[in-house]
Amino acid sequence: MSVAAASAREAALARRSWPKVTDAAPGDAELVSLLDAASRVADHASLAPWRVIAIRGDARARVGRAIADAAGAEGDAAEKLAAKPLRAPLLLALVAVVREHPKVPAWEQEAVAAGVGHQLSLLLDDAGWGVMWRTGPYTRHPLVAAAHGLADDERLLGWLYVGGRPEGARPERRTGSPAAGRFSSLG
Ligand SMILES: Cc1cc2nc3c(=O)[nH]c(=O)nc-3n(C[C@H](O)[C@H](O)[C@H](O)COP(=O)(O)O)c2cc1C
Repeated sequence: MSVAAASAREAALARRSWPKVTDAAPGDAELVSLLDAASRVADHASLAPWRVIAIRGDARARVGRAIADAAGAEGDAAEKLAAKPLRAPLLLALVAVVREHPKVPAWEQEAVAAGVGHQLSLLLDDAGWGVMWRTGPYTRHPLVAAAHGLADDERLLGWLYVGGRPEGARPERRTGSPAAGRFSSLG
């Protein structure tokens, strides 16, 4: 086993989601650098069928308003939904860019985009940031797509909520070995 493979395993085993984060956030240059690494996932026909949109500051409130409108919420319920993107200083919208292709169906392109999302989440965690991938029943609503400026062939896969790790708060880690019950061999 190479040194690199061992460190990838350790990073994967150590990763966990951080539901609560501080106001610290990575800058665009760090994000692009991590994305360069994340984008090395397997990619049928090298379509790079994805993009990522950084959402900071007031842009988070615009997305929150679109979420509340998409849900058709009013009053307190609308305020609660609209505040969801404010839980982290940075949201990374993960977008699958799905094009017609003779050999690569839509599901394969979404699988590549999701792979980039998981790799990016792992790399951010490994770099010391707090990350949590979130979605909601409104994730694919046209109003939410419009708030992100998505084209017709673009599909939102949710958001990586990213921020600093609060002092002394260490989220629970999943225990046990789910793999043991999900692995088999064709006889
Ligand atoms: C596509 C996707 C969407 C998710 N959406 C949510 C969500 O909306 N709310 C939530 O609490 N967890 C959501 N999760 C799960 C969390 O990101 C996280 O994996 C889970 O809380 C378990 O924590 P762990 O990653 O530390 O094991 C989602 C995960 C994925 C991959």
